[in-house]
Amino acid sequence: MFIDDTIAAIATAPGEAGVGIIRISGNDAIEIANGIFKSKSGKKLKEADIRRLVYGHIVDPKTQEVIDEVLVVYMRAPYTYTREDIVEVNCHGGIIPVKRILQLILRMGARMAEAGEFTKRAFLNGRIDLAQAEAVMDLISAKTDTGFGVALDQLEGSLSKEVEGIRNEILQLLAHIEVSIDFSEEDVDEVTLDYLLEGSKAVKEKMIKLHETAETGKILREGLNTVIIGKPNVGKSSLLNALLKESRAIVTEIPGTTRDIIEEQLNIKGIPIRLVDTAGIRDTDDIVEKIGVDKSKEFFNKADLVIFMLDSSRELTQEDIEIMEMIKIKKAIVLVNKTDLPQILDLSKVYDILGEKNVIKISLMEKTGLSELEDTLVDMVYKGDIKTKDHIMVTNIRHKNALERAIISLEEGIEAINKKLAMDFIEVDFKNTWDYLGEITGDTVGEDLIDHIFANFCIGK
Ligand SMILES: Nc1nc2c(c(=O)[nH]1)N(C=O)[C@@H](CNc1ccc(C(=O)N[C@@H](CCC(=O)O)C(=O)O)cc1)CN2
Ligand SMILES: Nc1nc2c(ncn2[C@@H]2O[C@H](COP(=O)(O)OP(=O)(O)OP(=O)(O)O)[C@@H](O)[C@H]2O)c(=O)[nH]1
Ligand SMILES: [K+]
Repeated sequence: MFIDDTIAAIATAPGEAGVGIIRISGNDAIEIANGIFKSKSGKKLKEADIRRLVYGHIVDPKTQEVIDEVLVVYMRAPYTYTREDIVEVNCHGGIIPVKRILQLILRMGARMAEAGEFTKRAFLNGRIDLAQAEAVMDLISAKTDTGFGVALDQLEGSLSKEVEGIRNEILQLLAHIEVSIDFSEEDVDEVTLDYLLEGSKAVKEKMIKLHETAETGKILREGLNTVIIGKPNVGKSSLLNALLKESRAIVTEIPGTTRDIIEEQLNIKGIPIRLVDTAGIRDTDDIVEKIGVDKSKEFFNKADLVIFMLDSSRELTQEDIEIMEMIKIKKAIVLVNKTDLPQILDLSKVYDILGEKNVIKISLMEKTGLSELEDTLVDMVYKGDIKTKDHIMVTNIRHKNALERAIISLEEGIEAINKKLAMDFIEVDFKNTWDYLGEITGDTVGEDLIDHIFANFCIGK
């Protein structure tokens, strides 16, 4: 793949801001920049200016009109983000200067960058691998410090190193297999088979360990989809408000959610949580019936966690029991609220149906039990596994799927060894394992998949 055109895009978020940045990358970056930039001294950007901010103005070469007062920086290939020549124009923030400067750059011969194209070039030019490139996107969309930390470690190569380590072990086993294919006419000796078996089991262990991080990883990357459910008046809105107050970083309601369903983003001890209040479901009195039908069901089904609220100052109703039957198969926390009031609720029935689930008593009025709720959430996400704090973890579903296919192939290889099948058969399974792992780092993926991955990036990245 040979890249010969020069791309440009606005790198900063649109809107009023202190500074806006337009990035140009490619062979013509410096020529294009020199066509529109007038430094104070009148000199063109040159080698001595590399990686230094140079003061001047962007001037339309046709009309000599001054577009903005700027600082520009020239970074020379290959020591740049894309490994190509890059010029960045730092203009005043706000939509007018950035747009006009970009238009001028495009008029000078640059092409508008596609979504993620700068990072795609960094990947295609070999500065980072695919998992690292994907981590760039996760950095931008991270909602909590923990999520950001995991993505940053992934950008620095934590996952890639682990995967490459595993791949190298597979490669060693493959080398052994190939040697025995070349040298033995008859049956392979037991020593070789034992060696392969032991090696494969050890490497499979590693892969399974890595795979076990995927559930937590997905939550840190995408957030824990949580639904609060309970009869009217049990205290759902009060819970939402209490958690919002506790939450360190409150992210505003995300666009695209329907008006009648309240979705809030919370940060509970570093875990990003997407909390859906079943507000929209309570148009009718019968929550169970409502959930049976519309999009609330969708929310309910895709929830990673259900928080079921009960009012302990009232008796259990048929509706509560129906809700409990529904959440039996889900990961759920039972919140028994209003413990400050005279206790009427017969909890034994709750334990009968949901005995194995976490039951937490709280009073939102008196603000008791909230920290137990938070601790329970954290425990459920980390499953007591401190190792995930090393941040060597799988956060991306694409990586998880590839890892799963790799594990299956390896298991097939192990089975083939146990059955003492011909080495050629065993070799195929190990080769597949190696290939599937390579999909994570992008070593063994096709152009279509690469295009697809970067198409989901944002413009300017
Ligand atoms: N102005 C600006 N700020 C930015 C970026 C950018 O592109 N422009 N970045 C973009 O998202 C991030 C920084 N990431 C970067 C990653 C690599 C290189 C780079 O030039 N790497 C070279 C040389 C490294 C070195 O000097 O040692 C290399 O790896 O060869 C630059 C920025 C965040 N801040
Ligand atoms: N005594 C007491 N009252 C509470 C407690 N938590 C909530 N309430 C009260 O219970 C009432 C209902 O609380 P909400 O948070 O609106 O309940 P909800 O489940 O969202 O109600 P709907 O909007 O009808 O679904 C309010 O008057 C709250 O002040 C509690 O722990 N103790
Ligand atoms: K309410």
